[in-house]
Amino acid sequence: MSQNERYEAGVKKKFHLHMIAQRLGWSEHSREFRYAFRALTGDLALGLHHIFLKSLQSLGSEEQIAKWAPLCNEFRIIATYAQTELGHGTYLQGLETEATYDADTQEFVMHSPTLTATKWWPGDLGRSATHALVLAQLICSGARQGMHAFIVPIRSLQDHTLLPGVTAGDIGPKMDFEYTDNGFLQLDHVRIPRENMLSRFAQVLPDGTYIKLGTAQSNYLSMVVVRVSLLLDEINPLLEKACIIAIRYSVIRRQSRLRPSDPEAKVLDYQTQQHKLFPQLATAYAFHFMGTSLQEFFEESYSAILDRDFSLLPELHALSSGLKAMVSEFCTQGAELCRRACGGHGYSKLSGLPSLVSRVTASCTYEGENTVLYLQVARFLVKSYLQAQASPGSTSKTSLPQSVAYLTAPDLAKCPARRAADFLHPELYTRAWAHVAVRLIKDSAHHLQTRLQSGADEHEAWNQTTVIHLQAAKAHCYYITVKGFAEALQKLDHEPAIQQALQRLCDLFALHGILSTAGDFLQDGFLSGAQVDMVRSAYLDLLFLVNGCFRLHRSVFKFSTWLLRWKCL
Ligand SMILES: CCCCCCCCCC(=O)SCCNC(=O)CCNC(=O)[C@H](O)C(C)(C)COP(=O)(O)OP(=O)(O)OC[C@H]1O[C@@H](n2cnc3c(N)ncnc32)[C@H](O)[C@@H]1OP(=O)(O)O
Ligand SMILES: Cc1cc2nc3c(=O)[nH]c(=O)nc-3n(C[C@H](O)[C@H](O)[C@H](O)COP(=O)(O)OP(=O)(O)OC[C@H]3O[C@@H](n4cnc5c(N)ncnc54)[C@H](O)[C@@H]3O)c2cc1C
Repeated sequence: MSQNERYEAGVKKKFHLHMIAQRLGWSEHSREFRYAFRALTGDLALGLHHIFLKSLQSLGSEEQIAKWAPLCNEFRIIATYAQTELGHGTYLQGLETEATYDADTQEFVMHSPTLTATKWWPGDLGRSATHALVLAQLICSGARQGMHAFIVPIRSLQDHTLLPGVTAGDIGPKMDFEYTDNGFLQLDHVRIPRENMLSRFAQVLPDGTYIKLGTAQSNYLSMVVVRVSLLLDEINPLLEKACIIAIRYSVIRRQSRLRPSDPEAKVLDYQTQQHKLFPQLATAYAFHFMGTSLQEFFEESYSAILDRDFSLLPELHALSSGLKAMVSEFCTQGAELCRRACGGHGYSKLSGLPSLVSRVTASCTYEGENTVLYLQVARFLVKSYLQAQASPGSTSKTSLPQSVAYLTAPDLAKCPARRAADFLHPELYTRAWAHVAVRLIKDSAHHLQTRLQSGADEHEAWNQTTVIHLQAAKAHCYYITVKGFAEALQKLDHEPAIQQALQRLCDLFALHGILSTAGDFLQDGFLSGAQVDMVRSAYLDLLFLVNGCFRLHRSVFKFSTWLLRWKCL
C-alpha cells in the first residue's frame, strides 16, 4: 500500500475497532480491547490523539479536563501533541515557538518566529488533527516563563480546512509509521483565549500576572506519563511478537543435519539458534514484569504529583527515562536478532518481522532520544551517590529513593560462587548486578570529581565523563530489571509449573547480561575468569532446559496465551 493507503487503512481500522468496542462495551484498558489492538498489529491511526488526552489529564486544570476530554473521547475533535520543532527535539529550553500574552484581549498570540520553529514530527498533524497541544515558550508580563502547553485549533470543524494563520502538512516518507500522518505546523500570530493554556501547574491571570503552581519541570510531566505507558502498550509487545514469529518458525523450519544419519534438524535444536532467541524471550518477560512494577510505582506517585506533591517526581523521571531507553534499545536489538534468525524468510515482509523491526526502531528516538534519557538517569545516580556519601552512617541514608537504596547496602567484594549451579540463585546474581552498578556509579562520580578538581567547569567536566555515566546508567537499569523479574516470580508460588519456566528465563536474562558485559564483572576482580566460565556453563545448560520446555509444549506453544495467562496472574 502507498503511504496514503496505509494512512486511510489506519483510520478505518481505528474507528472500526472503536465502534466494536462501543457496541460490546469494551473499555480501552480491557483485555479484549488490548487483544484486538494486538491482533490488528497496532496499525491504528490517531495514536497522538490519546497522547493529547494523557497530556490534558496531566497538565490541565479540572475545568479544562471537563471541557476538552469529552470532545476527545467522542472524537468531536482530533488532537495531537506538538512539541518537537525542526530545530529542536531534545533541548526543550531551545524551543522557539512563542505564546505571548495580550492582556488587552486576554489572549495568547501563538507564533513561529523562525523556520526552525516549525513544529516537525507530531503524529496525526499532517492531515487529521483539528487541534494541537502546542508546547511553546510563554511570554507574559515582559518575561519568558519557559515551556507551557496551549490548545490551538488548527483546522475547521466544519470543513477541515486550515484556519487563518495556520500552515500545516505531512512531513513525507519515513522509515515506518506510514499509517500515521506525522506533520509540520507553522503559526502566524494565531490568537487563542487565555483559558487555552493548560493550567494545573501555572496560571496567567487576566492582567497578565504569572502564577507558578509547580516546579520548573512540571510541564514535562506529560512526557513521563507517555514514557511509562509506551513500555507495556507499544514497545515491549513488538519484541514479544518478534519472539513468537521467530521461535515458532524455528520449531517448524528444518535445515541441515545434526548427524549425517539423522533427518534434517529443526533449527531450534541448534545451540546457536537458541542463543539468538531465548535471551530475547527472557528479555520480553523481564520487561513485562519490570514494566508492570514501574506502572505500579507510577500510579503511586502520579496522584501525589497531580496534587502538587513533587517528592517522588525526580525518581519517577529517572526510572521512566532509563527504562524507556533500555526497553527500546533492547527491543530494537532483539527484534532484529529474531528477524535474522529466520534467514531469508526473515527478510520477507510477509513474515511480519521487517515491519516490527522498523517500527520498534523509532522507539529509540521518540518520546526522548535514548542517550539523552540515559544521561538523565546518570545525573540522578550521581546526585544519589553523593548524597549517600555525604551522610555515611546517619539515618538520612534511609532517605535515598527506593530504586537507589542499594547504593548504601552492604556490598560483596568478591562473588562467592564455587560452581556453575550457584549462579542459578537469584539472590546471588542480583547482588552481582548490584555490585557492578554501584562500582560504575562510584567510578562515574569519581571521574566527574577528578575533572572538577582539575579545574574544568561543571558543564565541561560533565560532558567529558558522559561515556562513563552512560555505562553506569545502563548497568543500573539492568540491575533494576533483574531485581524486578526475580521479585515478581516470588509471587507465583501458586503456579509452580509457570514459576519454574519463568525462573529459567529470569536466570537466562541475568546470566546472558553478565556474559554480554563480562568485562564489567572482571574489572575489579568481583568475578574471576573461572567464575565467568561457570556463568557460561550455567547459561548453556539453561538454553538446553528452555529448549526442552518448547519440545514439551512445542505443539501448544502459544506465547501470547502464556503471556496473557501470566498477565492475568
Ligand atoms: C502507537 C503510537 C506509538 C508512537 C508514539 C510516539 C509519540 C512520540 C511523542 C514525542 O516524541 S513527544 C516529544 C518527546 N520529546 C522529549 O522527550 C524531549 C526530551 N528532552 C527533555 O525531556 C529535556 O529537554 C531534558 C530532560 C533532556 C533536559 O531537561 P532540561 O532542559 O530541563 O535540563 P536539565 O537536564 O538540566 O534538567 C533540569 C532538571 O529537570 C529535571 N527534569 C528533566 N526532565 C524532567 C521530567 N520529564 N520530569 C521531571 N523532571 C525532569 C532534571 O532531572 C533536572 O533536575 P535536577 O536539577 O534536580 O537534577
Ligand atoms: C516516529 C516518530 C514519532 C514522533 N512523534 C512525535 C510527536 O508526536 N510529537 C512530538 O513533539 N515529537 C515527535 N517526535 C520527535 C521526537 O520526540 C524527537 O525526534 C526526539 O525527541 C529527538 O529529538 P531530535 O529529533 O531533535 O534529535 P536530537 O536531539 O537532535 O538528537 C540527535 C543526536 O544528538 C544527541 N544529543 C542531543 N542532545 C544531547 C545532549 N544533551 N547530550 C548528549 N547528546 C545529545 C542525541 O543523543 C542524538 O544522538 C517523533 C519522532 C519519531 C521518530
